[in-house]
Amino acid sequence: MTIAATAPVRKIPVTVITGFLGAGKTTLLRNLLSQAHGRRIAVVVNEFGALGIDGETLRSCGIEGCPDEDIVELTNGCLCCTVADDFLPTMRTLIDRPEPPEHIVIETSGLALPKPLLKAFGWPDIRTRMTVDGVITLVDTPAVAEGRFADDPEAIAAQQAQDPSLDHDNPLSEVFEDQLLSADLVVLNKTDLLSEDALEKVEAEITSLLPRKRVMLRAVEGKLDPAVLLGLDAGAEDDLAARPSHHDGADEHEHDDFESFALSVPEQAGAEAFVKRLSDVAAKFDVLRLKGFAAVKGKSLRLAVQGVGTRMRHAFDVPLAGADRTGRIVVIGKKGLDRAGIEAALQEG
Ligand SMILES: Nc1nc2c(ncn2[C@@H]2O[C@H](COP(=O)(O)OP(=O)(O)OP(=O)(O)O)[C@@H](O)[C@H]2O)c(=O)[nH]1
Repeated sequence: MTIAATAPVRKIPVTVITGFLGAGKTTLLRNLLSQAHGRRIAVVVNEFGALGIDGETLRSCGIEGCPDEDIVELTNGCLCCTVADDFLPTMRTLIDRPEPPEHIVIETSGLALPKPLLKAFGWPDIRTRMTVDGVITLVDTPAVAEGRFADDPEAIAAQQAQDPSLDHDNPLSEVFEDQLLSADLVVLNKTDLLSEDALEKVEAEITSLLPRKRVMLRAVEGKLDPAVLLGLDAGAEDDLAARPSHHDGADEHEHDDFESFALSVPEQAGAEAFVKRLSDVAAKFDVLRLKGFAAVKGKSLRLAVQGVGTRMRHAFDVPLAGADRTGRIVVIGKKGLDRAGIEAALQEG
């Protein structure tokens, strides 16, 4: 009797793109998809805040060979907290398709901790069919240079006197570091905004935070060759011990250091004035991230706006859907945002 040899099933490689709010994950993904050249890449996008701006940005990119059904949005909380409820069923649906994707790319929310997500790839029915090809951590290089993720040693000492289990005073630094600690590849993005000197300082700072030597690349608008980003072959699900997390040992974690809400904004008289007002709001209310769109008088295209800290970008992108000229803006910040104050500041047309 002969026993037929069964060919090993090829595991679908999965790339995880992580990085703090506004580091440039969606921008990198758009670039990657535009260079897919017929390769079937499915994208899973997760956002903090329920408006789904990132999925929309990717869908409206008009990239040929990138059908809408290949972009799956998970807006129901942070991936790392909803792994069993949302994430695993989504992944199973993707790989059970008659023509499964050749590669899956997951864009995590800017506040997600990668480790719980990586652990999910150890689930029995998932680990036989998928492997984590690599974790790419995007760094908002100017934000690091500005010290946005830095701890204040005095504040930590004061906090630890109250609660010795604390090791950070800045919730941003904890998320930022966890994302770095999981990386196979670190991309220093937005290098157009920094001098060579400043860049070298950030590189040294990131190197000192990494638990082991990692490839670090510089990028503008996340523009990197897909051959560099895909095919890292890291098998990260088998390598979790080398990816420490501030939450190792804890059964649960929460994102209650941060909050998000969406606001309606009336039609605007002019684009520049609106964007200036958004930037002023970000400065005054210490907003981490603003994104959405507004209608502007006399324009049939909507004004898409993106803010990271006080740095804003805007563009008229796609026609407004229907006759409704109300805009929507997502606001993300540390817990305790003055929602009423922000809402009032954005009610002018
Ligand atoms: N100057 C500059 N801006 C960039 C670069 N890459 C991205 N941006 C801008 O940074 C802003 C945020 O970029 P996104 O790609 O939306 O960032 P993200 O990480 O997906 O954001 P979240 O999903 O909200 O965490 C946008 O306005 C981008 O146009 C870059 O290399 N240089």
